[in-house]
Amino acid sequence: MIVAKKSLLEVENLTWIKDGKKILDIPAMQIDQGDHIALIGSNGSGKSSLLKLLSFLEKPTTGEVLLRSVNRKSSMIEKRRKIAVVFQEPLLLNLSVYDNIAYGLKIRGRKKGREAIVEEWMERLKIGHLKERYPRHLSGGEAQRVSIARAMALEPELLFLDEPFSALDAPTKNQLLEDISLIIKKSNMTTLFITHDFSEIPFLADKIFVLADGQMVQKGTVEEIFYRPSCSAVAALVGADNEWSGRIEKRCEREKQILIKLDQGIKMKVPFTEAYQFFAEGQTVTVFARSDDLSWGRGACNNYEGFVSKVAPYGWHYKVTVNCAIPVTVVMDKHTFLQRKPEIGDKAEVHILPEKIHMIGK
Ligand SMILES: Nc1ncnc2c1ncn2[C@@H]1O[C@H](COP(=O)(O)OP(=O)(O)OP(=O)(O)O)[C@@H](O)[C@H]1O
Repeated sequence: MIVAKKSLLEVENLTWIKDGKKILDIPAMQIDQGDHIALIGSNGSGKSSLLKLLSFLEKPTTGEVLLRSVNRKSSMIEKRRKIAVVFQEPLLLNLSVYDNIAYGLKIRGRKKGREAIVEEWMERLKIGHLKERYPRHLSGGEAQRVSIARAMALEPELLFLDEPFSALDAPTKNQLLEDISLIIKKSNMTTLFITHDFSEIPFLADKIFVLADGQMVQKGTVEEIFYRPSCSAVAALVGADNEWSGRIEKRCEREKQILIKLDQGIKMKVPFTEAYQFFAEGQTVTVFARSDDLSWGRGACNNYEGFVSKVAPYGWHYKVTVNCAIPVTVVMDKHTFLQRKPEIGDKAEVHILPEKIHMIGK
């Protein structure tokens, strides 16, 4: 039985205009009880602005943000009390760790059990030993733990986190991610967090919202966003960096295969899945493939020969572009790279597994 989730927050026809520029334009959006959402988008796409509007720190120019637990006419302050926000830089008061965590509860008039709540959250965030310390004597990671404990102690209906880990070193960040992930899963807290580091997403989210130029361009599971992007903006953001255009030459239901002819005359085979049942022969399409899903050498089909036109480091790996009438970019792990040592001008062959190709209608 599918149980409908309870909606906590809804957006209706929201726009936010600043200095004559439309920063946000979101006709509809919904956050349900128990959702764990990652909000992603390129720099300046409007993520932090949206967070300010969703947490009632800013008012929309038109439209509304509706919190289901309060009256539509309630004051901004009343609405804000249902929400807690953690920012990139921990905003701590010049008080002890204990008092920083207790402060929000005091402001919200929570007297009963306050001490126990503060102790509980210090323990959960593993900062009990820092109880008497002042913020100036905390490391960045410790300060962010205090800031998260303070937000969580409020037991908000919604917890928003705006790039909370971006200033932390890798081991500190990973430990904090593991700890918060466990807390969130146990508590069934509803969360939305902004990140540019996609490796954080599996810890904290099972759903992704993508913003581009102030518009919500795609919402979906991690699998959908990363492997079935809805447009070029999402594809480029999530690493589906091979993009070609073409048209469907043949649709063969019996062989469960679609044959695409790219604009440059190159052919490509794609499995005929349910997602493509309404695609017709002759239809123009955009085809995407992640460079980390392509392979060097020859495969069973979709083999392309050409000359290496670009070699660039890519984290611990390398990105190699082979010009095969279409540019094809492949991520090579260091081991393969050192074995093959591709150089500009070298002859090369790459292949794409048909099931790794994603296409959208134009
Ligand atoms: N108060 C404001 N007045 C005018 N323009 C603003 C204001 N706040 C944000 N903007 C503009 O809105 C756009 C979106 O900014 P925002 O900070 O929301 O993007 P972002 O997606 O969070 O970016 P980043 O990933 O770089 O943090 C930017 O062009 C920014 O200059």
